[in-house]
Amino acid sequence: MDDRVIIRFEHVTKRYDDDAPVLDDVSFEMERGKFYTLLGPSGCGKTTILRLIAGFIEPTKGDIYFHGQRINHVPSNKRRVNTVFQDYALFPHLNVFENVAFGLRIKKIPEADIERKVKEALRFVNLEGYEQRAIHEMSGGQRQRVAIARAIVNEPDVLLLDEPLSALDLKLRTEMQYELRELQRRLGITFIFVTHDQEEALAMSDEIFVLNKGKIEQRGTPKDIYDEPVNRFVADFIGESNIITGVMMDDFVVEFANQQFTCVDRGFAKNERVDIVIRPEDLELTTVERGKLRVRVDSVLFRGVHYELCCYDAYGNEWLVHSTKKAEIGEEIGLHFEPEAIHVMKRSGGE
Ligand SMILES: Nc1ncnc2c1ncn2[C@@H]1O[C@H](COP(=O)(O)OP(=O)(O)OP(=O)(O)O)[C@@H](O)[C@H]1O
Repeated sequence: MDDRVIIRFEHVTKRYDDDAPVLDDVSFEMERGKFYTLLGPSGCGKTTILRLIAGFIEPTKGDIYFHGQRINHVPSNKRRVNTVFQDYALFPHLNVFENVAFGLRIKKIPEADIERKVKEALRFVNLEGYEQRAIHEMSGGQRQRVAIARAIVNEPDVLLLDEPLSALDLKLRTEMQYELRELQRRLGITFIFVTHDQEEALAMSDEIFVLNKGKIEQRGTPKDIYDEPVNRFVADFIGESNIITGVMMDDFVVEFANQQFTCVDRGFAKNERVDIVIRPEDLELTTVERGKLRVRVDSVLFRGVHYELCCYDAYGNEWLVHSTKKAEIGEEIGLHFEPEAIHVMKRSGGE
């Protein structure tokens, strides 16, 4: 058994009622000391995975292992796991110190150790000197840090974070993304972070699990998932993409928009229908003569670093283009792209 593995799910299914399973035969391993993100639309089962790991619920079928030990029935207070909740769940009547000390007092840890551990946890989240503050005197970002300090004071092996940044405004959210990532590196423990924000997932994670309807569609590094999505769902969920249908003519030749293009993909059946992804930033705006595709500009938005052009080809396919060059609405332009920009995927759902 690989001793880097800290959590293992084996064929885990979770049903809340008699309805369809919320998690459907899910198996995976997670390693110690890594930052994982569970990403997916609302209701796909992200929080359910966290609650299973925390021990708030038990699987309907399958097994969960922690450091190689089966923990299906181990109560949550016996697991070396702590959770930071979306609403922080701080005690408003206790000051910062007492909020962080709460769990230690319940465990009847000696007072001198409590003092030391709380101070250390607060130092980790840059809140030294805030011990006596009331919770209502703390900003959103500071409350977030108190919640994290309260979780790490127990020295867990795994920290679960359920959409912890969703209540913060954009600027603070970005700051906290850096802070959390840095904190994870310094602590060296496993973080499992839940979000439905793909940019957040790409920015923070060692590995992302993309979930859909109780299944893992794909797991991989942010770069893998962005560059090599396995299907339309993942491509659509991660970043903005142009996704259209095509036909694989041969190894390295794909047809879409009524033309054949050289690509770098192979291993598909001849005449297999496929989905194609081309990222908007991989499309280069040029003249009709020099372009590989001819399109008409339908709308143009200025996005600060680039223009976002929405264009259509003669077959009704929509092409989103990010370009530093501008074009006029109604103008006919050419789009150029390299063979590497075309990413060919199996069609999902047996269509
Ligand atoms: N206690 C419960 N009883 C019955 N159904 C539940 C319960 N908790 C969650 N569900 C259902 O299970 C499904 C998955 O829920 P879960 O909270 O895991 O999703 P999620 O991916 O975290 O979603 P969100 O991003 O909205 O938090 C949802 O359809 C939800 O309604």
